[in-house]
Amino acid sequence: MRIDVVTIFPGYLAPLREALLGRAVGTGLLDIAVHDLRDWTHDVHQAVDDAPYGGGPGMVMRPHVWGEALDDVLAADPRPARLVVPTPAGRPFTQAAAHAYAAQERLVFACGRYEGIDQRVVDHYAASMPVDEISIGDYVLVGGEVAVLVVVEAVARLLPGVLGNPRSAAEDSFSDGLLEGPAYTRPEVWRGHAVPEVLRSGNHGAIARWRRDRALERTAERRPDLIAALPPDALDEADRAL
Ligand SMILES: Nc1cc(-c2ccc3ccn(Cc4ccc(CN5CCCCC5)cc4)c3c2)n[nH]1
Repeated sequence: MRIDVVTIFPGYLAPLREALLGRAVGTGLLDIAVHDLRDWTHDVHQAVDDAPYGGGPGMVMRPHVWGEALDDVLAADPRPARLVVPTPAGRPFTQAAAHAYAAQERLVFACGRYEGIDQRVVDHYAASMPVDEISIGDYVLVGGEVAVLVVVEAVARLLPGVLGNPRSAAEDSFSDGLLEGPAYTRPEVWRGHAVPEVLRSGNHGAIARWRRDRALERTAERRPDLIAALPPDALDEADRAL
């Protein structure tokens, strides 16, 4: 998969070169290119923003610099791409979206700053390619870069060969619609807190049941919306008895 990121703060994307993702880039599983939007400005001030039409707070990123940058970035590789534009007003990014993105040959991320990017940029490219405006949560960041780090990590870990343990992604939270329950490792007792007995019993049926129960309890407590969204046949009798 090829990933391009266009931003006025390329340094913000440095973590993509670290650890898990750094290895994926090094082994050729992932090809990441970060571009400085200001490379496509022509004025001495390298201006990328201007006051919003209709008034309102802050500044908006001008369309012409974005158009020149995205035209060049898109033309640099023949693979079909999906343009992803983080914004507080975007569609929520979910694990399902991460799986969909992991199937893409190429993702191009446009990182806005200020109060966002002139809407005509999204509208222009949406006429010739898939464009997603996405939110990573109901809080307001200062720009799109952190959202790109989140999305790239969530997508890259789903790519075969990127994670050391492929089972981990398959058994993710949300993979069965529930939050995962508590996890434990050695020592057996830590500061007076013992590991739940069942996990050391070797009784795999009882362990599976216990884990399911803890996941259901935690999900009901922290994310009742996920319980409500479960398909009717998702909960068996033992679940309902909980
Ligand atoms: N999930 C999530 C993604 C982002 C995100 C992503 C990309 C950018 C680019 C710029 N910002 C900052 C920002 C600040 C405030 C607003 C709202 N403002 C209200 C008044 C009228 C104009 C718009 C919009 C953008 C971004 C923020 N935050 N949270």
